Amino acid sequence: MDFIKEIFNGNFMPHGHCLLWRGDLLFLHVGGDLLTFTAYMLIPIALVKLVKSRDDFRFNWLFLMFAGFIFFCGATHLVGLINIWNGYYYIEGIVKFLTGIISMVTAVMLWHLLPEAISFPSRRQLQQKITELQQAEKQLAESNQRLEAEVKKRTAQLEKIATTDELTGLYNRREIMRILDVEISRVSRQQTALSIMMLDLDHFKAINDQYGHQTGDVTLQNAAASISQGIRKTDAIGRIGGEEFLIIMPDTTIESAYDHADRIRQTLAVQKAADTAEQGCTVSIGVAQFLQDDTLQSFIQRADETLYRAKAEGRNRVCRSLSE
Ligand SMILES: Nc1nc2c(ncn2[C@@H]2O[C@H](COP(=O)(O)OP(=O)(O)OP(=O)(O)O)[C@@H](O)[C@H]2O)c(=O)[nH]1
Repeated sequence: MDFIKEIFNGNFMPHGHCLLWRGDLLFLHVGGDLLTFTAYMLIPIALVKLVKSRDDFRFNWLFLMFAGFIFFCGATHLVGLINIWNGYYYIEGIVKFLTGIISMVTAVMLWHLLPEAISFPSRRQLQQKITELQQAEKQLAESNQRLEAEVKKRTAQLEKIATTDELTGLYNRREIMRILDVEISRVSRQQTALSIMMLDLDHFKAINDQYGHQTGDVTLQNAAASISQGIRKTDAIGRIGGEEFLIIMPDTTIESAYDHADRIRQTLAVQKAADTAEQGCTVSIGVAQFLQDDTLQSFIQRADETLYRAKAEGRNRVCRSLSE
């Protein structure tokens, strides 16, 4: 108890006596201590607020130690202020001692931490890293774009290869049949006319036999080009067999399909007559219009039968299906 009493014994000679109670000295000491105390109380509050709002900071504990250290420094100034009038030198000593301990611990921790803190990348280094990463990201985006364009180009090439007949550049059998299937669905819904031509070169085997396979290929290509030039943009043409072609004519009745077919036949016949290299060929054509009960197979079959009738009737002619 005596010890506690002694601690709170304020009867030592107050500091005011050392200052001879002079107003100017009192003003400097009291004013300086008051200002320092106020500042030393505000700094820990700011540090605690900072630590609370930024839990991503590393070394938060160090900020808290600084806060404690500055708080105790403030406390020594407060006691020093009181001791101008009352000599609480035990309390001042205890507060100074505690300040010394926490200052020492903070200093030791700070030195311990120094190598790790120094090894942190500087703001400039971080900025440089960010710039490098941004450049790498840009390059990646550019090469991605190039890759996408290449994939699109290749996909288009593959699609073309998958749907095109290599020799003539027309649609291949699978693609022209797919188109016909689509047109049949459309015509069934819209109740419009749809006609097809089945077209076969006459005595084509003889050209192969007489002039060779290569000449036969050229004949096929020439015929394909002539037929393609004779059709409308909305029509579709494909090679469905060796020297056999299918032309799809949407919104076309059998009458106009027949006229159309005959114009193609005449063009090829005229070309053959004028041909000196023996690469021309006449053509037989079967024309059919889609009927309500038709399926893709029955439609094709009717056109095919009509074509064979044209062949049987002497070739170089157009026949129309008898079902319409
Ligand atoms: N050069 C060439 N010939 C082909 C090609 N595809 C099929 N052929 C040939 O075309 C010929 C077709 O002969 P056929 O079916 O007897 O027909 P065709 O001689 O035209 O007689 P018709 O149709 O009755 O007038 C065969 O000799 C096949 O080898 C090809 O891509 N190139």
